[in-house]
Amino acid sequence: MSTPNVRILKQHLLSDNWYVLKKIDFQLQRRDGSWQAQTREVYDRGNGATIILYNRAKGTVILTRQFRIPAFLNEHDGYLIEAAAGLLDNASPEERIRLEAEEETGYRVRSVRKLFEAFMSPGSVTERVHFFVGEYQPEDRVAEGGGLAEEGEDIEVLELPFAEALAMVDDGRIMDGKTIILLQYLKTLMPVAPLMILIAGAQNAMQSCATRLLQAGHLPVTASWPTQAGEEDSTMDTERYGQLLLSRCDALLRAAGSSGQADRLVALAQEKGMRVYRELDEIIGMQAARV
Ligand SMILES: Nc1nc2c(ncn2[C@@H]2O[C@H](COP(=O)(O)OP(=O)(O)O[C@H]3O[C@H](CO)[C@@H](O)[C@H](O)[C@@H]3O)[C@@H](O)[C@H]2O)c(=O)[nH]1
Ligand SMILES: [Mg+2]
Repeated sequence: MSTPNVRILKQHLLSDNWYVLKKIDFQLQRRDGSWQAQTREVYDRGNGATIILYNRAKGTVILTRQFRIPAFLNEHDGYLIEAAAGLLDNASPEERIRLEAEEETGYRVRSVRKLFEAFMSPGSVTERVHFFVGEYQPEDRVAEGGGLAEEGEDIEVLELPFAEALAMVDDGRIMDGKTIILLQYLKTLMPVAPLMILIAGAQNAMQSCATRLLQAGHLPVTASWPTQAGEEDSTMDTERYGQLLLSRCDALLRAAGSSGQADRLVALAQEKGMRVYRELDEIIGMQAARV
């Protein structure tokens, strides 16, 4: 590619041990017309491709976790959560990303869609990354994934609720640029629609369900009237409290454990034609493996 306001003077090969590191002496014409000499180191590892696999019905995404020594050297434990990715090695981006997705995650996706190309570190790295999305189905998993052990890859495959992956970007558990871009893009394909879910059942079962629902992006409401230990309900009848909550919620989750109130709420919800869940896995975003 030639641009009239750049003159490449000399390219020094600094390393071609694995990929290629060069020092480039060049002149650049400034906007005022004057020419300025510059020297820059440039790392050429070829181009790459990345893909995020998602399932709209389950509200989940597939990501990987693997050790990255550069991150480790820069104040991170090194285990980065990333969308599947790989270098093209002279293959076409689509061909390469299908193979890479299967190698790393075990999913053989039927259709992939190219989004765009981006330079991820344009001041020093030549790489263009081709971004893809692909919808997966549980039955597309044809292998364990994990990468190529002989190349030193030891990749853990994660299936996460989309809402949780977004929360992980916010709190720093996901710090990889291409992955953040893809997750943001997915918001346009998979809008997070939180459900307000009333949980009724035994106290400890309600608590664990509430935590899991929150992590998946839903808003849990527990049916028990908040009282202090040993204190009697005085301001409102527990039964009435549960009924009022139910009338404001989108669905009811019958958590485990015997509870007369929970059974009565189930009957009431059914009478109203409301959705009653008996398992967390029936709820969108909940069928994912945990991190
Ligand atoms: N021996 C040796 N092996 C290397 C070296 N650098 C990379 N490799 C090996 O080369 C393989 C590259 O794996 P890919 O799956 O193709 O690439 P990646 O490392 O997962 O992803 C790359 O591309 C992504 C997308 O562009 C990038 O996001 C990511 O940072 C990375 O550069 C891995 O097995 C890796 O261990 C090296 O210096 N020495
Ligand atoms: Mg890879």
